[in-house]
Amino acid sequence: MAMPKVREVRAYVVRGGGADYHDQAEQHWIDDHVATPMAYYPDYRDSRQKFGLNVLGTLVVEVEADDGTVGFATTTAGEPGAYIVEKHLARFVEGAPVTSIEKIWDQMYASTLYYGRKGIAVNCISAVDLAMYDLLGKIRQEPVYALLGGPVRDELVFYATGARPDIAEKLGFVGGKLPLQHGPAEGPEGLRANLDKLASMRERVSEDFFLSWDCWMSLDLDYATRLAQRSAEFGLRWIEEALPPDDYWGYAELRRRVPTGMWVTTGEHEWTRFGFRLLLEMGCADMIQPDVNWCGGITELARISALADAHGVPVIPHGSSVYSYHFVLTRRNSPFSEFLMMHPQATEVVPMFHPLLLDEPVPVGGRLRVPETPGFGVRLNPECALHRPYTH
Ligand SMILES: C[C@H](O)[C@H](O)[C@@H](O)[C@@H](O)C(=O)O
Ligand SMILES: [Mg+2]
Repeated sequence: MAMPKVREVRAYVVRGGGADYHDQAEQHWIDDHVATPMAYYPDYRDSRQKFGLNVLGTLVVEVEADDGTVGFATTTAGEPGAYIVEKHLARFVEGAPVTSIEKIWDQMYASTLYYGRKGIAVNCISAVDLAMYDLLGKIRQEPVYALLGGPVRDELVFYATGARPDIAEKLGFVGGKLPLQHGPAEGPEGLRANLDKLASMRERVSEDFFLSWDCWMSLDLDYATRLAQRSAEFGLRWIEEALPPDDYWGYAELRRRVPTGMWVTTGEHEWTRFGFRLLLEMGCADMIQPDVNWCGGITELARISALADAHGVPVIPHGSSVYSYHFVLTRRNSPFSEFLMMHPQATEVVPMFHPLLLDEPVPVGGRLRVPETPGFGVRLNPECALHRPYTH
């Protein structure tokens, strides 16, 4: 039986949460004085939205087959992303068999090399790739994890990222990752405040519950070294994204400097197997954190994961809800997952891409059995008004 072909690709934008999960209303922990590379400038210290962290917004890509089945996925790319999908990428998808995922990926990547390779272009490639997997799963009536070789474990185990690791432990998570709030520009007082926060959380959680820092690219090598060394007394499990993503040399040196047993991790702002090859071969990370909605989709994450496995480096994808759950379920070198606490005070478990997706599963007791629903098993919320800014 000939497989259906893709009839149409459509790109929509939507504001307020969703894949661009930093696009939140006021009074959210995720935008409460988090340290960033822009914190060098005092005007941009108290809010990441002030410097534009949510400027792109959410992109939703739909791929409709000629039998009427519709697959979709989402990423952070907004209107510029909609333009790239409609005006450039759609030509490689429309008319192709729904099974032609590798060839579509290769043409999308090769055709955008002159302006892509990383960033928003590969975010768009990721959304198309994920939408194709959602479509193929729906046509074959299989969950995406079944298309990837099937489960290696019964359920996923999660750590929580958010301002309240003490509450995350009570909710059953195995560890907590704190957003670092003060960078080098805030001097010794900022470093003291960081360490006081860690000490206070250490007091409130049990010894077996790990704590990590998420530094979101905000530090320099000297500060990261001192923060790691001073955090060791509180059993810090890993220091994440301490440096700007292009400072491969700094990451390799930081790994040589941190106390033995503490992980240096990075990767959520890295793209494709080539970027991760550099991270791995330069010895930048003890664990890598690609975001499947950004790094190149499932097709590329599978390549990145195999490369990391050969280096003995675990792959814990950056929080990306169902899009990474279906992958992590099938890979032995992805022993646990991230769950981003998107409740404004990080005190309750709410769906990560709220309100965009219906049927989005969430960890219960820090664990999740991925539903067997076809594709990624989620639906677009009809109450989220989608706008299609471009056509082709
Ligand atoms: C909490 C961090 O500052 C980011 O907002 C977070 O999205 C990302 O870095 C993560 O690892 O979850
Ligand atoms: Mg991070």
